[in-house]
Amino acid sequence: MTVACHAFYPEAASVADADLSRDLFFAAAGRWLLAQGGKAVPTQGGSLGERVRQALAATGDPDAVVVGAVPFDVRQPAQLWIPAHCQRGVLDEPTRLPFAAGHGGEVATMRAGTVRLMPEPAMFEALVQQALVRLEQENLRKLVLARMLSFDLDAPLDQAWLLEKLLAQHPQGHVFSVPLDAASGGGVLLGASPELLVRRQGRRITLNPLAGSAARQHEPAQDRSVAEALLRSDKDRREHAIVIEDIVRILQPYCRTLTVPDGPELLATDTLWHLSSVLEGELYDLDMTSLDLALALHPTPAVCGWPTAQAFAAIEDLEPFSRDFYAGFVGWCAASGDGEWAVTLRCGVCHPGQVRLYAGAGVVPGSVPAMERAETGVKFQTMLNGLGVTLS
Ligand SMILES: C=C(O[C@H]1C=CC=C(C(=O)O)[C@@H]1O)C(=O)O
Repeated sequence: MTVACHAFYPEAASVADADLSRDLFFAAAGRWLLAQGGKAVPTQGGSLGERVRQALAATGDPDAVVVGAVPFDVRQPAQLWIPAHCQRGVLDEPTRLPFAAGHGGEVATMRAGTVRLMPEPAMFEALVQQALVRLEQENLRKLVLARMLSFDLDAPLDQAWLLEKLLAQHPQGHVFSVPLDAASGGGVLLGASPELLVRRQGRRITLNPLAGSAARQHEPAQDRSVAEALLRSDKDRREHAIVIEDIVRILQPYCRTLTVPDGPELLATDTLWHLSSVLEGELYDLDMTSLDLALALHPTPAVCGWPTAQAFAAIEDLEPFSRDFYAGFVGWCAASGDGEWAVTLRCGVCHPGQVRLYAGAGVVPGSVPAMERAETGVKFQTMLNGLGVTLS
């Protein structure tokens, strides 16, 4: 069977037709993409990059696109497919919401007594302490540790409604909804990530790595002073510099030019300030697709640590759960090689009556366990705010 994917589908009815249990939605930089139907990229036979290349070539369609999500551990199966139809559009101000259909109006609430944290807060702090010891003993410069929060809902979650809220709350973010097949545990991966792993437009590439965080404050003067303290913080600047150094080392062989800012700037989400750097480059080779670049860069020290292999092994030892798609990457890549991938952060996997959220924090010498725990708590808030759920 050949699948035709059209980069733009003007005759399509509306995004209101979207079935988020089956379709992928991805919005970034003021534009959205809805991918419907299609065929999965085989999960076996050659590297992921090769399998995607072959699957795109087999369509014979120069406008074909691959969409989906790649897990943190790339040895696990990715959820990538070549959609039969793609619609694209611009997020309109002030509504910005592409889903024309109203939701049922029923908002699910959390069922009392069902909140599970893995690990529990005290245990997470103990793990950060262990990470600090490993940094010293194993000559690691950074290790990112995460935790998971799950809870039951008293009614099925309206995913379109949640997506609309995430879009409204994160106009600068990468908002996504990716259905996961049974082999990946089912459910829908939903989130609003502030971090661009890589965007490719022709030879031009753009990255926006983030590392170093501080919680936003309600009072504006206090909020500003927290942001300024973050910008000056030695611990956070070190945490950020490790990410930039490694990304530059990986990109240099592929880039004719690469512009790296002298130091980080501030980026604000609804709940956090981050240290942020925008890197721009020009590729030597147009054969290097956005997916090839994402695979070469992943996992950056923003989600794993450094040196990468040791940090990855330490995460496997210390974290009491599998990250699955959290801290992987999500987005799309066209047959031309252009595309955009966001780091899968501030996200969760939603099942009809159950939600699982993930959040992590970078540990470097000087990190304080209680502060790293608090930081992950604030990172959960992106999805909790979207869901309208308050944890007591
Ligand atoms: C690992 C996460 O955030 C990364 C991105 C921004 C700031 C981070 C930090 O300050 O630790 C993390 O590197 C997460 O949100 O789960």
